[in-house]
Amino acid sequence: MVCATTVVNVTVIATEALSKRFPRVTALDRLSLDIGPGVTGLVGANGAGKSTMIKILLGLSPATEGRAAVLGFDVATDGAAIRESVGYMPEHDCLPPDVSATELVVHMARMSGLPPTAARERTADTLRHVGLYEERYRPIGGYSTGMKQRVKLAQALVHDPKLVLLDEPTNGLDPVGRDEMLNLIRRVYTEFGISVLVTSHLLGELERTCDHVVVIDGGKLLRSSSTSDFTQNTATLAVEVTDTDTHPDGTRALREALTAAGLSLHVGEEDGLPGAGHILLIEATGEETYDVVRDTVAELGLGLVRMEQRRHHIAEVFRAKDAEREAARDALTAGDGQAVPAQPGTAEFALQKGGGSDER
Ligand SMILES: Nc1ncnc2c1ncn2[C@@H]1O[C@H](COP(=O)(O)OP(=O)(O)OP(=O)(O)O)[C@@H](O)[C@H]1O
Repeated sequence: MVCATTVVNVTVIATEALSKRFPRVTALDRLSLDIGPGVTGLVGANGAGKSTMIKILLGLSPATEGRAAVLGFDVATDGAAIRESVGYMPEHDCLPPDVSATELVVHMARMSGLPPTAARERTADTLRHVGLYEERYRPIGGYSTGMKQRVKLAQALVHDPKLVLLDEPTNGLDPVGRDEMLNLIRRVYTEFGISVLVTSHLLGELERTCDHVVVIDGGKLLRSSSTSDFTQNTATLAVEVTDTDTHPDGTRALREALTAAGLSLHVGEEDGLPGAGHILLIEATGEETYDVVRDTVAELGLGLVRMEQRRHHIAEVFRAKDAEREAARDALTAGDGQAVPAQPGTAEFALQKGGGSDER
């Protein structure tokens, strides 16, 4: 395999007003996207349309309207060519329990057209890459969820595709397993130059793994941009201090002193950072804000645990959308005073159900 980390400005996936309508639901609604090489996250609540999108991109399910191309191939006419150059890791558990990882992955390599010797060699390499080399001759039925996810990843990679589509690869994994899988996914691109489209309903994990993030909600595009654009710096300083004998509530003492010094601030309960509630969020008006904070902390004799420029989180895209919905609902219910509950499949519903709780 070739190491290729240089980003070349070519389109890997392009969609134009792509729609998929089922009798009772519109799964994708006029989605237009342009995705280049690298690791791209497709994030959305359950039912947002992620799996539907993947099936269309593989040429397995026809779009109702619009167009899509993968690696320059039209999904409507070149499905076979797409599947030769693309690997696919399905979301559901689809592994036969009675065969070993080696047997399954060799079989998939042969199905992809590799001759027997190359299929065996590539299988050994790929299973080593995903960390399953020692267990490769054991029946899959005895594997843990994490090992099964790795087998699914290995069979998607074995024919050395140019792109892999990974549908919820961290499903069912504990936090350690999730971190390992996300590192593996990152290495698929950085070490082997294989672009990745990875779906998830967990915002935080995509923020850490992807170069580019596409957010969809109810089949509609909310936003598509580089991860750094999502998480750009804000004009807010996050400050955390220790308590002391003189100031048993150091955060409160600092808040009072900074307010008296004329700074604008609030406690960061909503921030989601470790220790939130002990973090002061301060409007930074310039370099002098840092000096005022540093001097005030020193005068009070508190220990400075952190002082950092706060970054946006991808979840804020959802919150902004939910605020819009809230406003629309308020307008609708102004007459009868009845609140309308969040609807399944919306960002608001996902976050209420803990869809954003894994954000770090
Ligand atoms: N074959 C189908 N027939 C009817 N409706 C479907 C079909 N496949 C998907 N849907 C509906 O389309 C919407 C999008 O489903 P999809 O599976 O693409 O969502 P998703 O974002 O992948 O969510 P999940 O992570 O829960 O799978 C859902 O409302 C789903 O019920």
